[in-house]
Parts: sequence; structure tokens; C-alpha cells
Amino acid sequence: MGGRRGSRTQRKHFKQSRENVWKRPKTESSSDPNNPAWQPFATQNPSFDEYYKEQRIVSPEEWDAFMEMLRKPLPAAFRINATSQFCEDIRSQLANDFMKSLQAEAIEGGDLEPIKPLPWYPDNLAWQSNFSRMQLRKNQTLERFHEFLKLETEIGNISRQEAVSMVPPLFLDVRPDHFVLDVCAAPGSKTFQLLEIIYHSAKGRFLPDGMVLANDLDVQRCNLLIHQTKRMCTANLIVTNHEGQHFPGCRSHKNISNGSETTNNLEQSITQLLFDRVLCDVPCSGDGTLRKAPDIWRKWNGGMGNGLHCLQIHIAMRGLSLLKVGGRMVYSTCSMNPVENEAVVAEILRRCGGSVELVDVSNELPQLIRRPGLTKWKVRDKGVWLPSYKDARKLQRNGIVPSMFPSGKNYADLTNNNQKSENGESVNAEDVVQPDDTISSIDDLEEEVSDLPLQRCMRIVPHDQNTGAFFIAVLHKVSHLPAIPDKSATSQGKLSTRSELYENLSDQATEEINGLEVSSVDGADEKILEVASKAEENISEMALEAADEKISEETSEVDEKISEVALEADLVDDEPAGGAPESNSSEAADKKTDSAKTGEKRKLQIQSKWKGVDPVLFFQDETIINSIKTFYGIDESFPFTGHLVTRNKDANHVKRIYYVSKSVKDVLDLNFRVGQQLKITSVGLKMFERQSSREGSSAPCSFRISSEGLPVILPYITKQILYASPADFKHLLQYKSIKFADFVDADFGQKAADLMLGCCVIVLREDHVQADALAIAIGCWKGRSSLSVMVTAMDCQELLERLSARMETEKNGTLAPESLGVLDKKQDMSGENGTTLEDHNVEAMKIQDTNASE
Ligand SMILES: C[S@@+](CC[C@H](N)C(=O)[O-])C[C@H]1O[C@@H](n2cnc3c(N)ncnc32)[C@H](O)[C@@H]1O
Repeated sequence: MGGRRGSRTQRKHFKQSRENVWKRPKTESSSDPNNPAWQPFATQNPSFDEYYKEQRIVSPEEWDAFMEMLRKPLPAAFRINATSQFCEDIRSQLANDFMKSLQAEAIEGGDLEPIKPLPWYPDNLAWQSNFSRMQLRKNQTLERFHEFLKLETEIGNISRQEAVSMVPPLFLDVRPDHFVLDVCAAPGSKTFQLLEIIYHSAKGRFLPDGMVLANDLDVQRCNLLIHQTKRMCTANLIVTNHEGQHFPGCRSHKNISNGSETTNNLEQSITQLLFDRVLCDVPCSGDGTLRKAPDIWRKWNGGMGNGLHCLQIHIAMRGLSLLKVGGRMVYSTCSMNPVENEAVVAEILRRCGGSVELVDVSNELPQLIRRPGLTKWKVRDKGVWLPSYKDARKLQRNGIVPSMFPSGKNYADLTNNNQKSENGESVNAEDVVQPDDTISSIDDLEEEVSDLPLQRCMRIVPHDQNTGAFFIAVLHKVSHLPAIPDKSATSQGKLSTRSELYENLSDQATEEINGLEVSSVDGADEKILEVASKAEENISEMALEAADEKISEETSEVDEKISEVALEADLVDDEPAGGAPESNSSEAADKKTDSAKTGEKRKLQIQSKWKGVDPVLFFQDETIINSIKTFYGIDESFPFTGHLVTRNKDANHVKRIYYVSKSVKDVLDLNFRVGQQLKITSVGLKMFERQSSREGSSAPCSFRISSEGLPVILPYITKQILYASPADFKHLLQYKSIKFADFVDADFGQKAADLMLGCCVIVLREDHVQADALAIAIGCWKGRSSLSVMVTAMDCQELLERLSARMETEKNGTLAPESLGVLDKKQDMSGENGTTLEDHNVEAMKIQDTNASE
């Protein structure tokens, strides 16, 4: 079953592409070679050649090899889900079965290695196949491999992900207790990987201490991410929907114990949302994915990166301000453009003035071939090369800012001999050209070279190891960020008026760029106005950081008020959440007005209620909680109180109860205290679902355990749980519903008959005395005369095959699939009993248990 026992949800709506869905939509004619209108993609673009030759991203001698590789299709890469209970089976199937059986085909086709583990990925968990899609369909051996890839992806045991895209999470050095922020997370490949790393290093513990907060600006992509990560079955994930550059700080100035709000636990809760690790996989022009998305050849132009540079800096700066001192942040793009890469890293280093270091990670992942970051590059704008910012000024290129250049210098400061920025404030010493730097004539200046250690950045180029291209920089926060004024678009580029900014950005807003649709007029307007107003107000990320970190008593009080007011305002038109008191609406409104004056910036983030987003509420209905505990005999040691949440305001009609880890619970507690600054689109692991069938409502407990939640609670269940022999377990998977009298093990049949009506858990009896979290177990329905599985047909098939394969491998002789009467897959799935109870409804329940209405 997928992921950590797998989410059994239908994935058909999300099939198009998990990794790449945020990219440009393919036109019908461009994607289907069988369509008569289909034309092969042009795989050249003269401006691309000119741009990158000039940037010298590879040496002139390598240019042809680089271009040749860019024109070849990208080999398929995938990762085995390290937390899947079949991880080892799959790894061994790849190494022992497919590697050998595919070898002959590969040699025939001229490839030496058909599939191979990526040497730099730990534990042989990531693989690359050298077959193209067409080849995979060619013959039976390949088709079998193709089917394997499809099924295991569907189940969640493997994830298709571009090899280079797997690199950034590996450099984050994530540990099981870390709080990790994934700022631009959708569609979630790296979030999934981060969670895997947390779980894997937590050594099988189903509730690690850490958590991942995955954020994305685009709500639809957030939904894709939620779907994708469902397969992880994790209680340690929060998904939010914010602009990364304005991600809320959630600073609470009350040091409240957890217990005062939701529990009696006296542990101190967190008072600010800070992270041990931050991943900024920012929106970019994406030309590193040319091999996978060849339509980029046609769309590519030299200005694409310029339009994203400032946003990338803002997102990265916000990421750094949310990072704990001592923490690590990875900045990455799938672009080859230095303006989106080294220039951004250089600018954040300058802004952080020594509080952030670029880490030399040359000793980490030594088998990954990478090249050092560039220290010199040029900027191209509207077909003209600009070696330094002075050229941009000369040519009045308003869209170009000093930080795009290697030196980051604003020559206006030089020529004006002025140590003040344009808004009159002192600028960061590192940005000012010092006297001994003075250039006698700025016309002398040709090519700029950065004096920052940008060679520590990593560039992955396609022809080094047959991949896409990627850029990665690893940053370490050594101390609090300095409080310095913003020197973003306005002060740097003399873009002092809204109209200038508008014009500048409109020029750039011509392309649909990865993850950021700047082509739409509305979208562009919104972005432009936002940047313009930001520039006018001179509100910087640094100022926010300063406010966060060097907060005075006074501001602290103000913030607290804002939070309280926001919370109260929330409560006026909503029901109390988390046991917080109700408030008087006019008072709240007054307070809100006062606070609004003092906290204009923050007000934007603290909306009293997030429109269109279900509230997150702690579930505290003791009657229901106790009925669940009693029915399933849940051991007292299972942390229940304060860990259950719902998204339904109507306590009487709660359909799903989600479980959250301690780390997520702490963040939710904090979020309530700060007036729900986080716009949470998804949180928690679906643990219990209300039975709505006729039989279900007559069962003693109206909630069943969901498939996703089962692994977490399994070790704590003492009632409604049975251990089936391999033969009976397989029969259940095969026939889906079995009468008590028909079980091979009559004793088991009798025990099943003795269970209470309703949901129960059947564990595969191995050597376990007691089920542990890694045991193979399925949710079933105990009807009046039979037991029915509550698992999707696809998951049943996967489980059956995996169990059969395991048993064959173990060669214990007695449990060969044939001897267990395992039916042919097709026969099995097409039968009436193929209907399963996943996503149960009344009808499904009736069909499954044919005797239910007796
Ligand atoms: C390169 S993709 C991220 C890919 C993702 N990390 C993964 O591995 O699956 C960039 C993402 O940034 C999002 N995005 C664009 N602008 C953003 C912003 N201002 N704040 C946060 N996310 C943003 C896009 O919606 C897109 O999903």
C-alpha cells in the first residue's frame, strides 16, 4: 500500500503530472505525436545560444555537448518512498529483477544501463531509467516495467521526480525533530521528500517530533500538493496558502502553556513560528527543464529571469527571517540564468551583512557532479547586454536593478558621492562603494566580478550526468539578521514612482513563467501594484525581521492587541475555536481600528477570517472521543487530547476527525493565539470517519478508523482487532467479503463473529504478538454474518502481489500463492466483489456485506 500504508484515494484528477503541473499547459497539437497537426518541438533558439554563450555557463569547448544533451529527452527518474512498508521489496525488485531482465533490451537499444540507482542518492532509493516512453511500450519486458512504474506511482510506493529536483532537500540536512518550512512547495515533490527524510531518520516512529509546513501562493497547486502528500499518511504536515515573501511571523508575546487552551499539559508552547530548515525552491524561468518541457525552446527569451529576480530575493529574505539562528536554508531554482541564481544569492548575502553565510558543501554528496557558481555574468534587457548597472542607468532601463549585477553596486551612490540611499536613509555599508573602490571613470568599468564566495553555489548541468539543470545554494544563519532598510526595487533602480515601476514591470510581464503567471493582465497588475506599493511604503523584509527580532515592549503590546483583536473579530462571526472566549463585536471592531492604524502591514496578513477556507478547530467532544476510545480499546498512552482537529464548525455534524502530531498541535495553538495568521488549507491525518450507512449508524461507535490513520493508531488498539493467518488474510484481500463460517481458520471465523458490529482491524499474523506500526493491517467491516474489507481494489491487488512475492522469496513452501488459491488478477478485479468499501457510502456497505440487512 502506498506511502506509509497508503492513502487509498482516487487519483485520476491529478494524473496529468505531479511534478510538472505548474508549468505551461501543453497545447493538444504540441503534445500528441499522433495528432496530424503535431510538429516536433523546435529545439533551438538563437537568443538562448547567444545568452548562455555570453554568460559562459559552460566552456566554449563543451558548448556542443551541452546543447546536444539539452535536445535529448530526459531519462525518467523516480524515488522509492522510504517510508513505504514495501520499500525493501521494491528496491530488491529493481535490483534483482528489473536490472537483469531489462539489460538485454538496453544492450539491443544501445544503452549500457537500462536502469540504475542514482549514485548520489542515499540508500539506493532514487533510480533513473534510460528508456524513453516509446521504448517502454515497445515490448513485453519493458511493458512490465512500465506497468510496475505506473502501479507503484499510483499506490504511492514510488514518486516520479526529476533527478535534479531531488537534490535540494538532501542538502537541507533535515533531522527528525526539525521544523521545516517549504516556502514554494507545490506540487509537492520536495515536500514529500522532506517528510520522507523526517520519517526515515525517525527510524520508523510514526509520530516524529518534527514537522513540515508546506506553503504555496497558488491554491490549486496547494490542492495538488495535499493530494500528493496524502500518500505519506502524515500527521506532521501543515499546508498553507500565502505569498512566500509575506509569510506570517506568528509571533505571540504571551508565554502560554499548552494546557491553558487545549490540554492540561503544562509544557511550554512555542511563541513564534521559526524553522530549523527552510527550503526556497522559488518560482523561476525554468529553462533547466528544457529536456522535459521542450516547448520552452520556443518561449525562451533573455528577459525572463529579470522579471523574477526581485520576487526571488523577497521570498528568500523572508525565508531567512523565518529561519532560526543556526538553521540552514536552501535556495534553489530549475533555471540556468545567473540573474535568478548567483545574483539573488549575492544580494541576500549583501543584505544580511555577515549574519548569513554561503556554506561550502563540497564534501556533501560527493558523487553528485556539480560545478561552482559563477562569479561574473551580465544582464540582458530588450536585446542589449548590460555589463553593469551604470549601463542600465545610461540606457534608462527601469526594470533593471543593481542587485542583478555581480557587484550589486548602485553607481548613483558613487556619482552622487552620497552615503544615503534615495529615500534618505543610510544604506548598508556593504552596498556602498568604499573610497578605495572608487572608480575614476565609470566608463572604464567593463565586466563586473563578484567578490562574494559564489563558487560555493552549485550548478548542475545536463551533460555531466544525463539530467536536467539545477541551481542550489546552501545558506547558514549565523546570527540575527541586521535591521537595515530595504534596498529593493525602488532605492536600487531609481524606480521611485508607481508609474515607473508599473512600466518597468509591465515590460517584463510578457511570459508565463514557472509558477508565476505574469502574463495575465490581472495577475501582472496585482504583482505590480503590490511591488509598487511596497516600494512606496519602503517596507522591507528586513524591516519586518527587525520588527520581529528587535521588538520593543511597546510594539510587543501592539502586536499582541492585533492578534487578540483578530482572534476576537474571528469569534464574532464564527463559533469559538479552541475554547477561546467569545467577545463583544463593537469592542472588537473599535480595537481593530486602533490596531489597524499602528499595524498597517500586519493587518494585511491578519484577516479575521480566511475566505473560502474551512476553519481549523480542535475537536473536543468528549462523548464522541470516549466512545471511540472505548470501542477500539485505545490505550491510554496514545496522545489523544488536543491532537484531534476538525474542519467543520458544526460539532454535531463532524464527518472527519484529523490527528495532528505534537509539533503540528503546537503550531496550531500558536496560530490561535496570534489570531489565525496562517491560512491553513490542510492539516493533520484523517484518523476517524463517521459511518453513514444504515448499519453503520446502528453500530456502537459511529466512527470508523480511516486507512490513512490506521498505522499511527494501530499499536494502541486493543479491541476490535484480530490476527489473521496469511491464508485468511489473503482470502480477505482476494474475495473482499467472507462469511464467518468460510474462513480457513475456524477459530478466527468465530472470533470475527464475536466482534462488535462495526469497524475492525485485521492484522496479518506473522510473528507478532501485538501489532506494531509496521505490521500489515487493513480496516474491515464486521457485519452480521461476514467480514468485508475497506480497502480499494488497487490496494488489495498491490498487497496481494507483494505478500505473494514476499512469501515466495522467503520460500517457506507452505504459503506459495497457488496453494493459497490466489486468483488471476483480472478475474479478481472484475468480479462483483471487486467493489470495495474505500470512501464508504451506504450503498457500498450494503453491497459488501450481503447479509447486512438480514
Ligand atoms: C519551482 S515551483 C516549486 C516546486 C516544488 N518545490 C516541488 O518540488 O514540487 C515554484 C512554486 O512557487 C509558487 N509560487 C509562485 N510565486 C510564489 C510566491 N510569491 N510565494 C509562494 N509561492 C509562490 C508557484 O505556485 C509554484 O508552485
